[in-house]
Amino acid sequence: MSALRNIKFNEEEDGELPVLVTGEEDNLQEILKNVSYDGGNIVSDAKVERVNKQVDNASTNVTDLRKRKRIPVSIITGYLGSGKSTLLEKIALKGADKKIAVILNEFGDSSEIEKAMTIKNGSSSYQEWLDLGNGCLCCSLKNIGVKAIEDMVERSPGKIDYILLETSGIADPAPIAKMFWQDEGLNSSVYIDGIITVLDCEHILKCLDDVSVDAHWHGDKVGLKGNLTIAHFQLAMADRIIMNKYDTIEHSPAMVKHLKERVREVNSIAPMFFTKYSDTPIDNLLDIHAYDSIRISDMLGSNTGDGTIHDHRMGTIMLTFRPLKSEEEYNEKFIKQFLQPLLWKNFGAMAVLEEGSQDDGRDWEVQRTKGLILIEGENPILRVIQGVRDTYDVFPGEYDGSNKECKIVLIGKYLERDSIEKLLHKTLR
Ligand SMILES: Nc1nc2c(ncn2[C@@H]2O[C@H](COP(=O)(O)OP(=O)(O)OP(=O)(O)O)[C@@H](O)[C@H]2O)c(=O)[nH]1
Ligand SMILES: [Zn+2]
Repeated sequence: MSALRNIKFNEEEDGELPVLVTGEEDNLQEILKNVSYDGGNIVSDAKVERVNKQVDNASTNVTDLRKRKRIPVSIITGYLGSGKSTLLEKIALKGADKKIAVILNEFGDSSEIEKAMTIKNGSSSYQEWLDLGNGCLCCSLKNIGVKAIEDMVERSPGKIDYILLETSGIADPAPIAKMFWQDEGLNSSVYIDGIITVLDCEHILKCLDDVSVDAHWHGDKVGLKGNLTIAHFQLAMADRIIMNKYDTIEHSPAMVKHLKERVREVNSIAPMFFTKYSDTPIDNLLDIHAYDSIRISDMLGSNTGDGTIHDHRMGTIMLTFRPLKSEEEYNEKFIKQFLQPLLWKNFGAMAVLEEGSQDDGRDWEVQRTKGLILIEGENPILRVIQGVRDTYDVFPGEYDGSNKECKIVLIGKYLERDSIEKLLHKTLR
């Protein structure tokens, strides 16, 4: 070890210099056992030990240095409405000492609504918002995604300690993870710390059982192996599993046990944390270095070729419409004659939908709703609607005069824009 080369002999430290060994001694082995030497220098074990440590530290510093320069990315995935954004908020609030950049990759341009919801907590700890807008990062937008992330990192040298990337609820995380690893440029400035999958305890079984007979791989059309859904892929790729919405199943130990078994069928190793509103210690999630030991290619290679799973039944509809005139129009018309019939399907004025092709026997279903509803008047009111399948919540939004119209994003299966638009116009005419 070259570092030992220039070590000088020093009596206090290395002990007495043994008398010149003639080789005739009868306890020769004994003498030789107690000294170590390297290329003629005779030094004590203590010194060898110490120098080895120095050499090790020097090499870890180099790795640390390399790593220090590179920014960790946690990919947050999970099916529609599972609680990813809620988790982002919790991490941003708890990790206030970290300068966190958030990357949103939402289907349909719901990120504006997304921001309205997140900023509602006034959590200014987000340094950067980078929304990759329409479309799915795991597909054709790959290079834009890489470019946007690289620019963000370049643009704020030293200003970002951590990147959280929230994928859209119907994206397969594997190709996104691969993007970070395969792209030389990105691979130098950021590294994947781990994939965190947020699971909705209330709805996950519906997702896992909702297999589409002919979902296809993006590009070449192959039948799904083993009848998998997007939810399976999001679970399979997890390094940490957040079993969120625990409040909806905590009263049933049998359900908790059943859910654990179903999840372990798909992912038998990732640590699992039951949470309410995605609340869990930050150490469970960040700086987990899930990929330091294994090469991502081995991890991802087994999962996907170059394709990515797409469930063609899924689609996004984004409608913008005039502000509502009053509370009464909001409640009696928009909520009771548009939103509820849509989310609860067999409720209220379904006539319009039945007129159209919507009821052609296919099981259409709204799985995710996000809305920004403006009620005009003396003091305009902005309301944020958050729905997951048939449950929805309404939160107060922050009206700052920039919103001039209402916006709603619907993500789900077999949704037909015309029928839904017709229902909306009939309701608000
Ligand atoms: N009951 C209950 N509701 C929750 C919990 N966590 C989140 N929610 C609600 O579930 C809805 C969806 O939460 P989000 O954090 O927006 O989910 P998301 O995964 O970001 O949704 P997308 O990005 O659209 O896929 C919101 O109305 C949340 O308030 C929970 O633990 N229990
Ligand atoms: Zn895609």
